[in-house]
This record gives sequence, C-alpha cells and structure tokens, in this order.
Amino acid sequence: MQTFPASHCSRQTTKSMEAPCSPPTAGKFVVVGGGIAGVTCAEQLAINFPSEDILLITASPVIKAVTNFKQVSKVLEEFDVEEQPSTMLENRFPNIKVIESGVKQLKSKEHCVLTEDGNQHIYKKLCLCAGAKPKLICEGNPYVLGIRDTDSAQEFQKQLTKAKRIMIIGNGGIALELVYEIEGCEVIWVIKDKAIGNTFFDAGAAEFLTSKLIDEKPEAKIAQKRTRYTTEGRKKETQARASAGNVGSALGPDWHEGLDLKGTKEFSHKIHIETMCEVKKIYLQEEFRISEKKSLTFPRDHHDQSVTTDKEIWPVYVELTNEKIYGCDFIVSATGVTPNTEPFLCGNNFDVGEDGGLKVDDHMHTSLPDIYAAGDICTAAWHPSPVWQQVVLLGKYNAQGLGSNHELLLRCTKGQEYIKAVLQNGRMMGAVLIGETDLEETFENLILNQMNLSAYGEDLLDPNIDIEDYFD
Ligand SMILES: Cc1cc2nc3c(=O)[nH]c(=O)nc-3n(C[C@H](O)[C@H](O)[C@H](O)COP(=O)(O)OP(=O)(O)OC[C@H]3O[C@@H](n4cnc5c(N)ncnc54)[C@H](O)[C@@H]3O)c2cc1C
Ligand SMILES: NC(=O)C1=CN([C@@H]2O[C@H](COP(=O)(O)OP(=O)(O)OC[C@H]3O[C@@H](n4cnc5c(N)ncnc54)[C@H](OP(=O)(O)O)[C@@H]3O)[C@@H](O)[C@H]2O)C=CC1
Repeated sequence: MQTFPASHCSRQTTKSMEAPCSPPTAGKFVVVGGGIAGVTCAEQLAINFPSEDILLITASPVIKAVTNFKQVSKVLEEFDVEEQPSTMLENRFPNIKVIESGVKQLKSKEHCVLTEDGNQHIYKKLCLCAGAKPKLICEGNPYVLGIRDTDSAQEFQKQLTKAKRIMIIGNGGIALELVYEIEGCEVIWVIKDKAIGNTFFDAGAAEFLTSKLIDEKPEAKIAQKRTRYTTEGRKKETQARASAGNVGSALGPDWHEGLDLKGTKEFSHKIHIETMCEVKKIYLQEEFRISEKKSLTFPRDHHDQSVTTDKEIWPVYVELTNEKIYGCDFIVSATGVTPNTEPFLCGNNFDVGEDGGLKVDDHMHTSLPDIYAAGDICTAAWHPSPVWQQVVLLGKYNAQGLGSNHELLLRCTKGQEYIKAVLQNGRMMGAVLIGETDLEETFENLILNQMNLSAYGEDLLDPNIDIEDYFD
C-alpha cells in the first residue's frame, strides 16, 4: 500500500506545518476545489444539511456547476456543465460560503487547513476535490505543452497560430479531439498502441476512423448538440490567475469551442500517425545541430519522404523509440493526469493508488478520519461493478424535442443488456444500447434512413429475431 511519506515533501512545507491550529471544537464542512467535483459536493451538503455552514475553498476565480440535470435511466444522467462566478453559488445556497484562496497545507490530526491568504479553517468533515494536472512527458521544457484549463488551452492556441507542424503524444481523450480539430498545421501523432483511441473504441472502429482522418478531409465539422462552455471573454481573469500561479478547473466537452485551432498553412488536415512508439529524446534546435556536427547517427526513415526531404529548421526535434526523428514547432503532451496532492497534502498519511490518487471507499472516504475525496484527485478503491458496461447513445436517445408524440420499445436482460429504441410515426429516432448488443450499426442505419418500421411493431426488439440480418 502506498502512502505520502513526509520525506516526499519539501522543506518549506514541513516548516509551515509548525503553524498552530486552534483545537477542532466548532468545525464546519469544508470542501477544497471549485471544479465540478467540489461544487457538486458543496451543493449536496448544502441541500442535505441546510442548518450547517459549508465552506468551499478554491484557488480558481470561477466555479463549475452542473445545470439542466436529468436522470435518463437508472445509471444514465444527462447534464450541462457551466462556469459561473462563485457568487451565483452563494446566492443559490445561502449556507455555502466561497473563499478564493489556495490551500497550502492540510493538518489532518488537527482537523485544520491553512490557506494562502494566511487564514486557517477548522473542519469537522473535509472533502478534497483539488483535481489533477497534466502528466507531461517532460517537465520544464517550453516546447512541451499540456492542456488542462483555460490558461493552458489559450497558450496552446497562441502557439498553434504560428505553427507549421506540431507533434501530439498520447492516445486518450485530448489527443483524439485535437487531431480532429486542428487545421492548417501538420500533425505528427505518436501513440504507444497499434490503433488510435484504444481507450474508447475497438481496433476495427479505430481503423475506420483512421482512414477517415488521413485519407479523407473531414468536411464541415459535426454540429455540437450540447450546451457549451467557452473560453472567450475570460482573458483578463485568466491572466490575473496565471500571474498568481494558480491552477484553474479542468476543461470538459466542447472545450475547444471559441478557440480557433488553426496553424499557418492553408490545407485542412494533414496527419501522420506513428504507432507503437514513444518519445526517446527531445532536442532543442541548437542541441540537434551540435549533435549532427558531432556526427551522431540519427536514423532516418527511408520510406517516409516527408521526413527524409525535411530541410526545414525546426525549433525542436523529437527522436522516437522507433528511431525516427521529426522536427516540429512544439509538442503537445496529452499523456494523462497526475492527481493534485502535492504539496498541500504532504505530511499526512493518506493511502494512495498506483496513479497517485487518494484511495477512497464506496462512501468516498479516504484512509484518514473525517476526510473524503472526489473527482480527479481520488482513486476508486472499491471493486468495480461486474455489470458495468460501455454505453452507446444514438440520435434522440432521450426523445429530446419529440414531445409526447413518440413511443419507446425496451428489451432488458438483467446484467447483460438494456436496449431502448425511440420511435416517432414508426420511424426510429434514437436508441440506448448497453451491453454487447451488436445493434449500433443497424440502429444507426435505421435512424439515418428513416425506414418506416410500423409493420414490425414490438418484434423489432424480439430477441428471437436477428434484426441485424433482417435489415442488412
Ligand atoms: C481538455 C479536456 C477535455 C475533457 N473532456 C471531458 C469530457 O468530454 N468528458 C468527461 O467526462 N471529462 C472530460 N474531461 C475530464 C474532466 O474535465 C475532469 O475529469 C473533471 O473536470 C475533474 O473535475 P475535478 O473537480 O475533480 O477537478 P478540476 O476541474 O481540476 O478542479 C479542481 C479545482 O481545485 C482547485 N484547486 C487545486 N488545488 C487547490 C488547492 N491547493 N487549494 C484550493 N483549490 C485548489 C482548482 O483551482 C480547481 O478549482 C476533460 C478534461 C480536459 C482537460
Ligand atoms: N471525452 C472524454 O471523456 C475526455 C476526457 N478527457 C480527460 O482529460 C484527462 C487528460 O486527457 P489525456 O491527456 O488525453 O489523458 P488520457 O488518460 O485520456 O490518455 C493518456 C494517453 O497517453 C498515453 N500515455 C501515457 N504516458 C505516455 C507516454 N509517456 N508516452 C506516450 N503515451 C503515453 C496513455 O497510454 P496508456 O493508457 O497506455 O498509458 C493514453 O493513451 C484525462 O483524465 C481524460 O480522461 C479529456 C478529453 C476528453
């Protein structure tokens, strides 16, 4: 079991631990972090304990709140996420008070947190929701960017406007979105795996998407259907925050809306994928030239003309483990996150998971008394449900905008599958597919071609009829 040993903490942090806290007599509920986890936690506490005071301490000037919440099914929920000034939260819940200040130290034995503004806050229960930060392939290199909050997204956009070629490392959520969104800039996409997006979909789907991405120019981008949050109009606020060295809340779906992700070139998309490799070494321009003068051998790719004929001088060069070297303007390290536990939690004996997150049980309780955690800072230490399945949502899966003029067909096999088809005037409008249903393609086709299904009635979901073959 891993814990935070005091030896991992800086001298400065250990020293500041000597500041005395008052005895834990009249504590409040204290929540740390103004991201979606912290705000949701504070709201739930405010609703369930209306006579208690709840203190939300956050390093960011705006908070993130859930709006338009709908329970779609037993496990599916639908909601929007909005950035709001903290006063909106205080107005909605008079028993919540928001303090804009970073927590610099937790003294769990004394039930006390110390904040950057010099104050201390005694808690009776504490929930830590300080999020995470990008886990970069290399720290302190100005040519290696991570994307997490509004500031880092704007910095990325700024660099992109001057770029001809960039390299993206990683095969997760951010990389997938970026390769699709970036225009007018060559992208070298480096992944450890055989296929793109293996965290989200299978190799077949990856192959399909890869050929779409590389061989065809994505036409007009698919229109966004959700409420969005954007980074426009926030420049002043984020500049102030950046100069204070504080971290903002994580972005979310539609994070690139309002950002013009365009490089210097006129073409739409130009993507080259390097699979099954990682970054071996990064050279700054000067280091690379010196290395060449020393006649270090840099293996070239004889098959890829874009590399062998590359006469351009680049600010940075990346040597991959497959021996290829690419020059580029900068690198995006979309290689996951590290929970935000240091330095403020140092000196407290939390059990932590392999990813560095605070281990929580199924009540979100950490290993220390009266301390809970939620969101990106924590690691679920319970056994995942055996019936958890990936979910596919198609079309108007919740009958959005259809009014009462629609019908639902359901098929449910406990623990295995849950299928809901939404029909209007005999035409399929949407579907929810949970489990290995193999119906996605058929249902998508039925939604797209709007075939009249009235004649089939409830037989459409009869498990004894192979509708996949039927509509092939
Ligand atoms: C580009 C991008 C796209 C994403 N897209 C999706 C998506 O489509 N779907 C999805 O489900 N997830 C997505 N995510 C992930 C999702 O945004 C996060 O999982 C989620 O926002 C985490 O919320 P959180 O509250 O735990 O942390 P955060 O949002 O990081 O909030 C942490 C809060 O703690 C504060 N804080 C940090 N340290 C301290 C301190 N010492 N003292 C006081 N306050 C502190 C910060 O200021 C911040 O307010 C995306 C993430 C990124 C970066
Ligand atoms: N739609 C969504 O749900 C989205 C969610 N997000 C979230 O935002 C956070 C940050 O996104 P992102 O950075 O994409 O993180 P992810 O965790 O989604 O993906 C990280 C990727 O980087 C790979 N990787 C890790 N280390 C290296 C390395 N040294 N060299 C090469 N590849 C490496 C990982 O491979 P491996 O797994 O094999 O280690 C994985 O493919 C995540 O929590 C993510 O879930 C972001 C965008 C959209």
